[in-house]
This record gives sequence, C-alpha cells and structure tokens, in this order.
Amino acid sequence: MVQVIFLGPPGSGKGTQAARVSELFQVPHISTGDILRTHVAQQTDLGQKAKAFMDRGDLVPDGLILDMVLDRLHQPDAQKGWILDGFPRNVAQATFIEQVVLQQKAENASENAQDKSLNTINLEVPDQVLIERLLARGRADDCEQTIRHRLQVYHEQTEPLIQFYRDRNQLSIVNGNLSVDQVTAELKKAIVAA
Ligand SMILES: Nc1ncnc2c1ncn2[C@@H]1O[C@H](COP(=O)(O)OP(=O)(O)OP(=O)(O)O)[C@@H](O)[C@H]1O
Ligand SMILES: Nc1ncnc2c1ncn2[C@@H]1O[C@H](COP(=O)(O)O)[C@@H](O)[C@H]1O
Repeated sequence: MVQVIFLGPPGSGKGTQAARVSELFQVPHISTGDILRTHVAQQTDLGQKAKAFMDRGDLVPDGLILDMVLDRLHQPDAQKGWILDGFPRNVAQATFIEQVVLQQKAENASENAQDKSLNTINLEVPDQVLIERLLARGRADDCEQTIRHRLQVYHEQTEPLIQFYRDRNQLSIVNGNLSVDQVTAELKKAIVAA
C-alpha cells in the first residue's frame, strides 16, 4: 500500500518519475494535467471551461478540479494506493486531499485493513534548468512566456505546500537535478510503503 504526492515545479520530472514509481508499486499514476488535457481534447464541458486557464498557465479553479480528483480516487484501481502528479497545487487542494486520506484511513481501520502510507516528495531543480527542460519538451503550454508564468504560479501557490507537509512530517526532499535513473534510485530510498 502506497500513496505518493509529487510536489515540485513544472519540469522537475514529476510525470517522468510518477510513471516509474507507479510501475514499481503497481498503483495508478494520476496526473491531473493529463486528465485535464483529455477533457480538453474531448471538448467536454470541463475541458471547455479549463482550457483558457491551462493555455495561460494559470491554475484551473478548485471548483472544477476537486470533484474530478475525487472521482478518480474512487475508481477501483486506486483503492490500493496511488501516485498523484500535479495535485495538490495549493493549500485548499492539500487540505482537501488530507481529508480524503483521513476518511479512507478511518474506513479501512474499521475493516482492519492495512494502514496506508502517505509520502510527499518535493523534487528540487533550479529554475534555469526547468526552463531549458520545458522548452525542449515542447508541449502546447511550453512556450517561454507561459513557462515563466507557470513558474511564478508555482512559487506563489504551490511552493507553500512544502511547509504544509514539513509541518506534518510527511515531506521528503529529492534532488531532481540528476539523471532520470539517479532520481528514481533516490525515490526508491525515500518512499515508504506500509
Ligand atoms: N532527471 C531529468 N534529467 C533531464 N531531463 C529530465 C529529467 N526528468 C525529466 N526530464 C525531462 O524534462 C521534461 C519535463 O519532465 P516532466 O514532464 O516529467 O516534468 P513535470 O514535473 O511533470 O512537468 P509539468 O508539471 O510541466 O507537467 C521532459 O521532457 C522530461 O523528459
Ligand atoms: N491540481 C491542479 N489544479 C489546478 N490546475 C491544474 C492542476 N493540475 C493541472 N492543472 C492545470 O493543467 C496545466 C498543466 O498541468 P501539468 O501538471 O503541468 O501537466 C496547469 O498549468 C494547470 O493549468
């Protein structure tokens, strides 16, 4: 049983490493960015509402995100754990997922199930390296102006979560400015499955 939250700025390797850790622990990789991009591609109501925020590099409003995440976490494959990539992105989202985890824990305790272990990982990478990586990745929102805005949004809204999880003794810091294999090796050491 393992629950992992990947924090870290855009381009820090959350998606790359979440896919590997998901394979390792056989739990789903849940990327809110990927789910949103699917909604945009399928032109769902949610996708149409989210698109302008994503194009600008702003966070999509919590009112659109929280139900989407809850729905994904209630799917059968997520009952033995999950790897969250790109969520939470602000304090309201972190408080939300904390409540979900606590509720699940209470339900499982009454069934005498195994405890779940929450690991929050912050991947640290200098801004200049992030910009170079994202320009090379070349996703629709990877132009320089949007990258700089996403970094600003990260520093203002997501970075405070480092202290949020530090206060709860749930934070591991991993150097993301190493090779992909080296970062995975560090993650294997950091993640505790219960
Ligand atoms: N350790 C690494 N060294 C060099 N390049 C890397 C490393 N990890 C990931 N990359 C590359 O950097 C780019 C960004 O990685 P990735 O998409 O995993 O980041 P992310 O944190 O999920 O970004 P975003 O939040 O914008 O989705 C990709 O092109 C990826 O191949
Ligand atoms: N958790 C989220 N809250 C608000 N907006 C989000 C969230 N996750 C993704 N988004 C939006 O999607 C793009 C791309 O996300 P990536 O994680 O970089 O793939 C992001 O800029 C937000 O607009």
